Amino acid sequence: MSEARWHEKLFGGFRKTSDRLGENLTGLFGKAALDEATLDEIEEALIASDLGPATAGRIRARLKGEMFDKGLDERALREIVAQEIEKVLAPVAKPLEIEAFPRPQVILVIGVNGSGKTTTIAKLAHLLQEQDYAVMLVAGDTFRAAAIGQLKVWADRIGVPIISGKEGGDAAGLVFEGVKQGTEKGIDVLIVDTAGRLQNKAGLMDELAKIRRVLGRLNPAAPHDVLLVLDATTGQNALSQIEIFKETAGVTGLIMTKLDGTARGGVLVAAAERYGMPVHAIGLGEGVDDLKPFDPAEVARAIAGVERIGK
Ligand SMILES: Nc1nc2c(ncn2[C@@H]2O[C@H](COP(=O)(O)OP(=O)(O)OP(=O)(O)O)[C@@H](O)[C@H]2O)c(=O)[nH]1
Repeated sequence: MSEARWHEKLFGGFRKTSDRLGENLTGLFGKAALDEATLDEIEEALIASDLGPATAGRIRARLKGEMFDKGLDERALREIVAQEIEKVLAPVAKPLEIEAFPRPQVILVIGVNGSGKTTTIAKLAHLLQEQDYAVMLVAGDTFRAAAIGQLKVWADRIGVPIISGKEGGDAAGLVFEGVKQGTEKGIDVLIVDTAGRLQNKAGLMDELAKIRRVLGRLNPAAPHDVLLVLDATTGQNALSQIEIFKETAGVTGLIMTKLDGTARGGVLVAAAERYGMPVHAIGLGEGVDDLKPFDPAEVARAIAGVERIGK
């Protein structure tokens, strides 16, 4: 996908989020002067837009410093919102680094049912292929035949090899086979689907512990990454998933999906503010091209509803 098309999709995707921010602020514009009561209302509106209390507080402080006693200008307010969001997003916007030696780099992917985990694995594999990395998948979510089948269809579609077994099979065994074959075939990145389910915390921990044990025998540095896939449309619920998976699964980074057409896009900011965990990529749709690392300035402007100046 061209950069211009991605930009267009990004602004389209975040439109509901920026509209919601506007709706939450409606009624505040056009007031004679920016006073303490209005500042309180703005802060509340920003929190209601999922931006997180610290970011909302900083925006309030800037408005107070720069606009107090003056009329509230929507454009200027959105500019300040964009600038403050960018400050929160910039430190977490980190493309995935493929640097493991020896190869392959092993990436475990976890996420609750329906978060977009399978689609995200396919999109990530495609993104890495575009960067000339040799990718292989492991269908380690062996709890459901449908999950195995779905990943195989994707592997076929994007043309990557996949290691898969039967429903109820041993995921750790598949991962072992994946690393073995990956090493023999000169694979750079092994992406492992896992049965990352909140519904079964103890089961998940056991499963991941077993995978880690097996991997550790082959390469003590593996897994190199544990990525949590989050569905942005779940809003604050996505935040509690970070909390739980951080403890149980040793998450090293996030991928936020379904940012196309949700009003809850602000949750990306709340997640960055609260956890400071790397966000490797964002998903803007169901197509194979719809996942990319993100530009914090561009996303900040999309959330704030300010078109990028000069581009
Ligand atoms: N709009 C949109 N839909 C997405 C995105 N990513 C995934 N989906 C859709 O979300 C649904 C669930 O995605 P899956 O990849 O099957 O999710 P999963 O977490 O593997 O879920 P299970 O297969 O139920 O375990 C599918 O209909 C996907 O097409 C995205 O970025 N945007």
